[in-house]
Amino acid sequence: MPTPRLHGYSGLLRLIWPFVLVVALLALLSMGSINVLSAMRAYVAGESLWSKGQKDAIQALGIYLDTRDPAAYARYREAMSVPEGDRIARLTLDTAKPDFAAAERGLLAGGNSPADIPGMIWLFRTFRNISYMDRAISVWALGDQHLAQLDTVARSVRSAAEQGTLDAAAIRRARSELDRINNALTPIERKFSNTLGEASQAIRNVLYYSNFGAALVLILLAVWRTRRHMAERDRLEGALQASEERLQLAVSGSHYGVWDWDIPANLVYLSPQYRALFGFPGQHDQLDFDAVFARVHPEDQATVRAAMASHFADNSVYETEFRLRTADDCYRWYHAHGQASRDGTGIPQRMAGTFEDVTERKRMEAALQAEQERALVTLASIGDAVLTTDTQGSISYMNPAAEVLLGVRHATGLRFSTTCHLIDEARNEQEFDPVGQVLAGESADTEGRNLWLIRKDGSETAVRLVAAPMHDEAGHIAGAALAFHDMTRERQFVAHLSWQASHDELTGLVNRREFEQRLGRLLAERPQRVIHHALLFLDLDQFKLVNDTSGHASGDELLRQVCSTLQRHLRVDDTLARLGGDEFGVILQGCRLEPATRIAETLREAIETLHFAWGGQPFNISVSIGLVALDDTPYTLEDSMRAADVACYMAKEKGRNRVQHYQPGDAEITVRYGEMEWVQRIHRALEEHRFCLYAQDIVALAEPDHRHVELLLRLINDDGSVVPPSAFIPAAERYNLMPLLDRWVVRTALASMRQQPETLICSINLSGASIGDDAFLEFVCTQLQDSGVEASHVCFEITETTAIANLNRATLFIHALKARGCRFSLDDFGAGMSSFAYLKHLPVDYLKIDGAFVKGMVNDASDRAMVEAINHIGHVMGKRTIAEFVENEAILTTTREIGIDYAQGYALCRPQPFSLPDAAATPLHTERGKDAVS
Ligand SMILES: Nc1nc2c(ncn2[C@@H]2O[C@H](COP(=O)(O)OP(=O)(O)OP(=O)(O)O)[C@@H](O)[C@H]2O)c(=O)[nH]1
Repeated sequence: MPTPRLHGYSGLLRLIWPFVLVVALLALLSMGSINVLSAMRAYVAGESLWSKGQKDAIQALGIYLDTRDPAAYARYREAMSVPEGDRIARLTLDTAKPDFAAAERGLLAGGNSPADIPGMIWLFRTFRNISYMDRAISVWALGDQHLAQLDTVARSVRSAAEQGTLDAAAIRRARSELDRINNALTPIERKFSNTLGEASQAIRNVLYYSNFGAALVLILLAVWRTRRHMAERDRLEGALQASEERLQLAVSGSHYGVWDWDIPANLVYLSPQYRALFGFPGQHDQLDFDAVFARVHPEDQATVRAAMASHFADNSVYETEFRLRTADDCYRWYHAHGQASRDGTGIPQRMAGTFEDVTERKRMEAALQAEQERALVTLASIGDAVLTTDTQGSISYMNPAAEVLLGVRHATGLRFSTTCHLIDEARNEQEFDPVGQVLAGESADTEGRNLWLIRKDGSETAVRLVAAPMHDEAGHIAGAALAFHDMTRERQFVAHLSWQASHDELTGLVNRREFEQRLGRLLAERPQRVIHHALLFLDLDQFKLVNDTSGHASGDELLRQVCSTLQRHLRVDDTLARLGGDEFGVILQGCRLEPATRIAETLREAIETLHFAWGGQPFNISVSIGLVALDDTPYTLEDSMRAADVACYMAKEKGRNRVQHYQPGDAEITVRYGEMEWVQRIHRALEEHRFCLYAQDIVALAEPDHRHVELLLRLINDDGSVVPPSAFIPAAERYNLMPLLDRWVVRTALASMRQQPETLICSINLSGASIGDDAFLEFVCTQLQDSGVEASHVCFEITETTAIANLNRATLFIHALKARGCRFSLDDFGAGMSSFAYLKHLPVDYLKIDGAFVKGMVNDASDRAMVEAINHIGHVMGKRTIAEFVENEAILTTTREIGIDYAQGYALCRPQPFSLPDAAATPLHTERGKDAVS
């Protein structure tokens, strides 16, 4: 990589530059020294030549003195040219602006080697004024005057010779002069030479010390640099090691693994813990890349390759997730990052990065996704509309129900407020903005709020809205969630309920409750204004017949037809209601008695002429109507209704299909009125548990130990007084309450018998209505079984007239219960016209002789004869006889005389309480079966 290389050169340069500098300086010094020494040597050589020239010149001049040989003089001149050249050169170089060519020529003339001349000039110029050089040149300059004297001697000798004036004295003087000059020059030469020697020595010393110093500097520098370098290396190695340790710690302490792929070699490094996880041996060896890649899940290999290819192609971020097979052969998820490095041509050479074990995160993501899918599927499948918005109030999600409810599709991104309007029912129809409210942080509508949703097309729907904020991880509001419940059905249901509360479902007429409310309102108006109204109570005649013959559906249809027939003949202001079953009520508002009677008659006729047929079978339909004029008589609501009911009952009694006007003074009506009052009292007494049983002994005249009682029903008044059955039984019979009372009696009697300490036979009276009822027979059997009372201790009493009136059913009833062990007693026997004729059909155990005969038999022979006959025939037929109403001793005596088996009456025993009021009875309302009289 270029950057690190540059970094390496500069580092190297930084490292060695002091050495280079010192060596360069040393080299320069050496070069300088060599040059100086070389120049010095040249000067030494020059000095030698100079000395030789001077000596040769003196010698040649001496010869010339001897020989006057011009050749010797020429040799003199030649010898003198050497010191002369040197002198010229020195003088030239000593000027401020020397003529180097002249100096060079001079030095050449001085016999110096041309190669040395530049060095000699440089030395002269450089060191001219420096100690040794200065001294040497000064010494050299001293020779000039001697040489000049020599030349003067030579010239004068030459001239004298040429003129022939050179005599011996002149020669002697010349020789003496030459000796003097020679003697004067010799020390100068020595001194010059010594000075140069000293200079060489000095330079050598300088070189020696400078080289030594440089070597020392180099060594110190090397030591210093090396120490610094080593310290730096130690520091870097320490830092690297610390960094590596940190990395290793970080890597081993995290889920991260490190990978480093040498692409050309196809080898990969994996951090140790992952090597172990994948089951690769060793700690630091590089692994075959393909062997590692083979551990990538086959389904993920293409993804990984594609991510690498993309990274190699455009250097995009390499980041991918894949599964890797671990040593224990299970796959774990990893998230990998990486970066490739390339060569100069851009070809990836190496790729390194990290990978992180994200299995847990993936598992959580999968769980979250599953959860989200579940939530989405749930949201998609629920009927309520759910939508969410972002913080700007734009819709981010809607379930299908929301799309349907709001009437918009693909509304994601739209502002919620543009999709519909919400009107608050409770707040004066104000527009309501749940999203704004939630986003503003106002309290959420978690309870729900009733609103009208108005769609863009103007249609509206009643909804209940729950709005709540959604929060992000930091707890800030991240949006709003709205859940709408379409209230249409609820509203319809509520409307229907409220309609149902006041209407009859079958006919659509108002029901009894609503009818009574309307009637109550009319009656309440009376003190202020006397307006005449009329109340009609209609009860279809023999309606049961239609039900029984053609089924309930036919009865229903008839009721509907009756309803529409009646409605046709009534005014809008009038109220027609179905009061229950086949009973209807009419309020004729502002209608006096006469027109009311006419209208009632019209209604009766309309029903009479109603041609109702079911399944091809025609029915004669008629109605009985009770009419009450609501004038100034101060009737209460209850009075009015009861009066109409009673009048209707009278109409029935008088042969049905008629209108009966209620007149308060009418005796017959007064009786009925009383009976109807009893109906209420009986119901109340049952509800308030105010019935109880008394027991009167039926004494076995021949077997005093045998105990037999008759259970008698009593009603306890509010004031605690006891009411005998004669007071309420007629009403109960007339209004079909007997089955209800009989059930109470049977249940209470059996419960009380179970609690009796002694064994006794109990006679229980049953009404004709109960005997004719299959359900009652079933009830008795269940009660017998549940009570655990011995059936042979139970004796049912039915009156002879009841039995005969419904002989077949009575016979079946008696047989069924006798088969279970019960006994039967035929009450009031003898009262019927043909009692004996029926007796053989009735498998009873006891004959209870009608009390009227018993009471009269003491004084009336026919009564006695009747009693005797019954007793006799009873015995003949294997039945036991009972005399009731044995009120005194005379009757008792006669009873004994006749041979009657049992006697019952005040002479023997008065009725005694047998059960506490309703002590053992289950609350009756749970037992009110279909026989309950409403
Ligand atoms: N189909 C049908 N029958 C009903 C409905 N409600 C009550 N009933 C029957 O209506 C009959 C009412 O009979 P009653 O009024 O007691 O007797 P009836 O046969 O009309 O005889 P009278 O009233 O004495 O002339 C009973 O059999 C009830 O079961 C109803 O909604 N639909």
